[in-house]
Amino acid sequence: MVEWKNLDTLKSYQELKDTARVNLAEVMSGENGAERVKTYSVPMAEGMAYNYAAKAVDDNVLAVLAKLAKEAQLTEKFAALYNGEVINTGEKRLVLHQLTRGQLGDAVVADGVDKRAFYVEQQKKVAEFANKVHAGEITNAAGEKFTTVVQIGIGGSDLGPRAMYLALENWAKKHDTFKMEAKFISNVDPDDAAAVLASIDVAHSLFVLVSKSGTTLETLTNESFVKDALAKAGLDASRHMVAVTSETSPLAKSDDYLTAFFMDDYIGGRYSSTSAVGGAVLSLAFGPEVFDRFLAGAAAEDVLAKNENLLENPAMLDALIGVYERNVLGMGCTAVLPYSQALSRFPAHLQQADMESNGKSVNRFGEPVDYVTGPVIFGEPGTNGQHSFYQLLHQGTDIVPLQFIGFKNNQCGVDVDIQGSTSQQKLCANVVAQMVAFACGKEDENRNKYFAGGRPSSIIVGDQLTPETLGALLSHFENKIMFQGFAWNLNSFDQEGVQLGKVLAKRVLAHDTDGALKAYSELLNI
Ligand SMILES: O=P(O)(O)OC[C@H]1O[C@H](O)[C@H](O)[C@@H](O)[C@@H]1O
Repeated sequence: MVEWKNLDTLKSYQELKDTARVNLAEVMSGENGAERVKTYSVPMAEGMAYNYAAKAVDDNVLAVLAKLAKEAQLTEKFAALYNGEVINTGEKRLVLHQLTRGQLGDAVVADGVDKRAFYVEQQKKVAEFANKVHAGEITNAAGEKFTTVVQIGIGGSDLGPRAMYLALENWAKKHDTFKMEAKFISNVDPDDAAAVLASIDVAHSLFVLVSKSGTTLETLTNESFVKDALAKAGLDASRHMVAVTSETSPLAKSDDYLTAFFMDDYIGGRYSSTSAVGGAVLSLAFGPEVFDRFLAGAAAEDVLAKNENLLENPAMLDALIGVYERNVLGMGCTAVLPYSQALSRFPAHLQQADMESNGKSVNRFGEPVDYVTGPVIFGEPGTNGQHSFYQLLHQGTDIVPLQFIGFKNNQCGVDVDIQGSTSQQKLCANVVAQMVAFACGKEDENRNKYFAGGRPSSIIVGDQLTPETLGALLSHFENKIMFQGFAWNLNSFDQEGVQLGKVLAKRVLAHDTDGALKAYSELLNI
């Protein structure tokens, strides 16, 4: 039996607070620093590694973190989750996204069905559909092939799939598996849908309407927007649309769609990239085999998260170093900095995944907690970020832990040698330089040019961003967030904090307002 306890009731947490602080600038200089870079590294799946040499930890801190992992029963809690316990207490739901890519434990039977079998069946349905579209067996009314896929969805029904699509677009083109261009409509701002519609040939476009609940205002509004455009073009919308939703949603079993693919309430929107939510658009864009490879990478990384040895479990280690930085060192943000243009939307995806999961002030029993929880997440690909907000990261008054991601090779295989180095080498040189600059800083008599150092970072390194490494990367962060939620004793799988705004927006639209709501409505001419 697992016991759900607040972080501040754990003995090891008190011990962690009393552990001597590490002087990062000092430990990262000279040969000691070189040794740390070689040894403070955990293998991840698909040949990647999580390197934490430039984190403000030493063997002492790590030993106490290992005690914390045990005392907080992180491994047991993960097992409870994948064996089908009701982990999402707020909504009384199981949490089964790992099951979309593998079976980590017991068979999970819910609502009378084996859930792994259900997710695999939906993946097969998606694969068959995508293959038929690519083969020209499913076409528009004129019998012509679809060339473009447009996903309509928001939040978890947009960010993950969009980030994954962008991550693999160039890889697929290089490997001749690029089947259809994908576009995404998410914002209820009419300019979003209008711009996408203006950029495509609607007659040859297939729209994937994605909404788990089937009730999201933005998504249903954009569906109508698109249907209107199809009607104006003289096209039958039902021949151009498929739905991805839960079986209990109003969109299931509607004649408005060519077909529907299902996920269910046990997969949170922000954890749905490996379900049909990501499966439909990614299989249509790149082929089902590429989606399978992405799932295989995620499955392999999930297996590593089961390891109870903290120093062999990259997601758990990353999570607990994050808890140490947040709760003991008092750092309130984390920057996600991929040195990979293909990961340009990955930080945006992690923003939802992390902040919607762990941005909570009450524990899983609804009681206020007396410690800080989820950090603010932001990020941009390097090197662009260097020319933007790194000033504050290097010399600002807040210390922001940094999560770098880097690959030895680029995806397109095109590069030039200019002034003795390739662009890829320049990219990698920059991430190396940044990590050492942040950790070690630089002395200078001129305070304006002085760098204090002591700014912690970690890096996930891989050979190349491929479907497998992308899947492993996604799983790493999902599991990191899960372990942090366990440590903070939160329910990471509901999102009540998004409700109030939705309710008030409905009142504004119904002109049921007073006070500030009314005044702001007038200000914006509603
Ligand atoms: O997929 P849907 O039901 O349309 O939900 C889309 C999104 O909207 C909600 O407000 C939540 O904040 C997100 O977690 C969710 O991913």
